[in-house]
Amino acid sequence: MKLLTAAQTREADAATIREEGISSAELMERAAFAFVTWLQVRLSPAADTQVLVLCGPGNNGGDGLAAARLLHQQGYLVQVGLLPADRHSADWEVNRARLPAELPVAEWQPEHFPAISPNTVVVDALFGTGLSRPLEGTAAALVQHLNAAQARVVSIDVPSGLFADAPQPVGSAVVKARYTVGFELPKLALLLPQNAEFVGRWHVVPIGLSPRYLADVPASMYLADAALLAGRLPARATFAHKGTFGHALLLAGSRGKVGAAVLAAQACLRGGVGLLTVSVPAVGYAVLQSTVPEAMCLPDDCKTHLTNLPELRPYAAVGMGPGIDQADDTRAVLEELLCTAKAPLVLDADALNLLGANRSLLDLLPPSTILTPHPKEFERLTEPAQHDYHRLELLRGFARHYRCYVVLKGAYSCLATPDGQLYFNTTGNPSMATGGSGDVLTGLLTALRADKRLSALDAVLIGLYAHGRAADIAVADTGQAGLVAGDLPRYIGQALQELTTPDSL
Ligand SMILES: NC(=O)C1=CN([C@@H]2O[C@H](COP(=O)(O)OP(=O)(O)OC[C@H]3O[C@@H](n4cnc5c(N)ncnc54)[C@H](OP(=O)(O)O)[C@@H]3O)[C@@H](O)[C@H]2O)[C@H](O)CC1
Ligand SMILES: [K+]
Repeated sequence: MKLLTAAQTREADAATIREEGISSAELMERAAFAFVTWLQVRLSPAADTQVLVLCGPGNNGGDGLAAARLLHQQGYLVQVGLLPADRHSADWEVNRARLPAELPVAEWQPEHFPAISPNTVVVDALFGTGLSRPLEGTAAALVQHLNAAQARVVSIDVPSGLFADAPQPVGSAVVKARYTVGFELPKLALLLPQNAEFVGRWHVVPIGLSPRYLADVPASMYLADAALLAGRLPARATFAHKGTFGHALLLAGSRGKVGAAVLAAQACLRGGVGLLTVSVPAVGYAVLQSTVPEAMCLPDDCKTHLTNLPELRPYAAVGMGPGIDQADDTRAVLEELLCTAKAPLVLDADALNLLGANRSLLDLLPPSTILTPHPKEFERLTEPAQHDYHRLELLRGFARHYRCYVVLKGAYSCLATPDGQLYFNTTGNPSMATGGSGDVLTGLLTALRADKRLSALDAVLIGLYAHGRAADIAVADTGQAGLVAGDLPRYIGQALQELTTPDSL
């Protein structure tokens, strides 16, 4: 699914209206109906629920007015509060005129905003994608009044005061919603950590925007959801053998962090690799052989950390980083790997920290290498980001410059590709914020890179999706607090199966 800018969303509206020969008010009615349908499923029975709809002067306010009418028709106790304004959009006027006379409507003056009971459900329809500057004056005061009320707020399209696809100055007035319900496609703002306190949980409801426009519009940002990835993992052929799926090498572990090697190895095997060899410091040999018997193990000469790069010829992909620490001889192993590897590489954790501490190594990165930093690791590779949008630009620039695939890990992990596209992963949950889940990702990505049937892009997207999906499936058994990284590998196969090409004509 593409992510559109606010300007492209307006074009999508216009294309839909043109192609279907409908009026803009009809499209607004569709949007309001979709919103109300979503809301009704979550509201208590009509008689018990007070709904306050706060409407701004544009089409977001128009959506609110239409939603107020529809909720009133369903029997909810609805009131409308209008933000004073000099002018209103045409469809706002249409929907203002359609409000039934018995539905209470008041213009909310800044001198005495009415109290908002915490029991009220507030529909925030003050501003949407047409926000052109940060809120101030009466609008900002109303947002602050609303946020102080601690009512349950559902924002239409975007929390009012939040730009849909650009940063707003720190401290701007923005509605803090419990839910945000957008139309057709999510806006970038909903995916960024800095906006989490405003967006709450978000949902997107379909309103039938022009399929032709959505297919043709150029985009550089995508949601990597099941629809985008379904069927992209080829099914296994009847006569496939272990050579078909590649032989992977993992360079992992150091004294006290052999577990990282174990987790990466388990995930690599569950990711479907044909053969796996793990190079660990001598201290990890017995541990690895006994916990992951399916893997071959190459013990390093050194007891505590990696000091030797194995002969690379047998391997279809190499992963390095989990638990390796940052000793100087390990840095030398990394440097030799970068200089000599012909197979695709996956670099994580201390391999990234070594790159950050020795930036000249970055110029040795083979094209299409996969790097999986979390924001702190990424900062060590680049510079501190001023905000999330800046971080995304740094990410895009880094991936372009080094011709690499870079995954910024977190909620909605973002992959930047060498040609400057951004893909936001849609799976996963907060249970993954636990030590070792990154090691699992490294192992899984190394397995998928060893599979020659997959492009680099598909390998990363499938790996990210399956990693998060494994956690989504696992929490049903473990609960969020109870999940440990070691639980994830055993759900990877199930997650991958969901993306496998169906066996049909
Ligand atoms: N496909 C869809 O997503 C659909 C979306 N719909 C809804 O339409 C809005 C976008 O509507 P639009 O009228 O473009 O914009 P807004 O309602 O957000 O606001 C525009 C008005 O607000 C004024 N404005 C802007 N910023 C400020 C500010 N900081 N302070 C005060 N006033 C402000 C603006 O005035 P200008 O001076 O900037 O001209 C406008 O008067 C979208 O979000 C959806 O909710 C459709 O209903 C259908 C499909
Ligand atoms: K809004």
